[in-house]
Amino acid sequence: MKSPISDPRRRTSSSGYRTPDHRHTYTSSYDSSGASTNIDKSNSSRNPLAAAARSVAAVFVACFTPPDESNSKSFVDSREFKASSSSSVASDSSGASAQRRQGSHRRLSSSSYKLTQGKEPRSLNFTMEDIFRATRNFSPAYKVGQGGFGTVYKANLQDGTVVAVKRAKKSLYEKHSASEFQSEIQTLSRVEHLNLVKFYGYLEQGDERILVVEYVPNGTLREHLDCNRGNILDLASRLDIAIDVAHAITYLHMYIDHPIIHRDIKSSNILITENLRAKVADFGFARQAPDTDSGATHVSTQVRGTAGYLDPEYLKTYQLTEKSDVYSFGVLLVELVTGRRPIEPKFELKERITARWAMKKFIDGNAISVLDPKLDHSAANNLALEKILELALQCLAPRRQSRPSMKKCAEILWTIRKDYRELSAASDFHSFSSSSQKRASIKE
Ligand SMILES: Nc1ncnc2c1ncn2[C@@H]1O[C@H](COP(=O)(O)OP(=O)(O)OP(=O)(O)O)[C@@H](O)[C@H]1O
Repeated sequence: MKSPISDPRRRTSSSGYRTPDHRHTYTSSYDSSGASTNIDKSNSSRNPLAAAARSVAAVFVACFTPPDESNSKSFVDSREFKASSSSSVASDSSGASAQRRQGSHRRLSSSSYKLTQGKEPRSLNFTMEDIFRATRNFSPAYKVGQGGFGTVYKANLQDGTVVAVKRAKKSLYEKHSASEFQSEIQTLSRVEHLNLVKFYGYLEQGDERILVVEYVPNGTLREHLDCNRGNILDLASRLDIAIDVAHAITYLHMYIDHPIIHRDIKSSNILITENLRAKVADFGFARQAPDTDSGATHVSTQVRGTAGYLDPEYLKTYQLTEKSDVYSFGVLLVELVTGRRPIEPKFELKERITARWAMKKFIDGNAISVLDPKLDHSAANNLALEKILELALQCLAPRRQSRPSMKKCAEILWTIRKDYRELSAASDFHSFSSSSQKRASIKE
């Protein structure tokens, strides 16, 4: 049977390749215009109604959260594609459009910007002096990461807030990243959600481009799956993380004015808190979703994202919709249950594209064989694995119309988690009572 997952390697001839460590270094032969349709919200950034609008948004988010909610960067061969086309909005009257319109009534109708809540820095605009002081002159001792964008430092602001300072590589900024930096600022300043990295401010001065965001202390999801952070991430935590990510993306797609498509959902962009909950980061590729109210169903734009996570339909047609994030989320689900990277070049050919390999096993009735070997085959794990792969299969549908919305994904995951908890509790009870019985019979 032909796998529904297409092979990202085959796409390389028509798109640019970039290694993850040199995210901004390559522009493909398609990148002729470099045209950008980044979100333009500059006029509304000081809107006095912002605080009220954001509070309403927070209520929506709270309503969306289920009642039982508690509250590494090393792709072996991960490469990014970058090709371009015109930045136009096209229209049709497909089912996808209708579906998005259904959701659009829940969107807020105010441009909303709010940057202060709780213990947060006073100012959106930082000075170079603030940044130097906070990072001790970009001391290597404060460095916590290095990505395609630049170097990331843990820093202390004067008011005691611990933040992450992301300093763009100068050479990259000059060449390719101007619009990416602007896009990240504009997106970050519009969003506020428990499962998104919080934006504190930025600095643009001379050739310095700096972002100040919430510091998330426990590494990336990829690092946890690789066990680079100590303990093995159990399936319960993986399910919580999947739900957190689903909430974050649902919020971006549905609960803000001018919905946003993230375009780079991947395990190294999911930051993990001390309580093993997830925060989605890195909005460098994010862009505004099509305006469904005016009948648009997709945005035609250059392809951006990371190999292995890229929606094949977007790659082929340059038509971007929220469903491209759903596809990437499907890849992430497979990654969560198998522990493998989306592309594993060292494995034999039929196992190299993880999602394709796992989906084939699932369709053949052998889902259990793809479970991350670090996890045990308990009844609860096995059942959750099957259910998660079933959802992943839907997310990875070749045609975007067949993929569920992110909201639907979250709802399905809630059910999977509920069943998982019940089955785990029942098994715990069973093993407790049988060991008690054994002890009792030994005494007799
Ligand atoms: N807000 C943050 N809090 C704590 N650590 C962070 C934060 N943001 C990034 N990091 C760390 O810095 C590393 C690099 O992050 P960055 O976002 O620059 O790049 P990336 O997303 O890993 O790579 P790319 O930009 O190529 O996708 C991350 O892998 C993570 O370990």
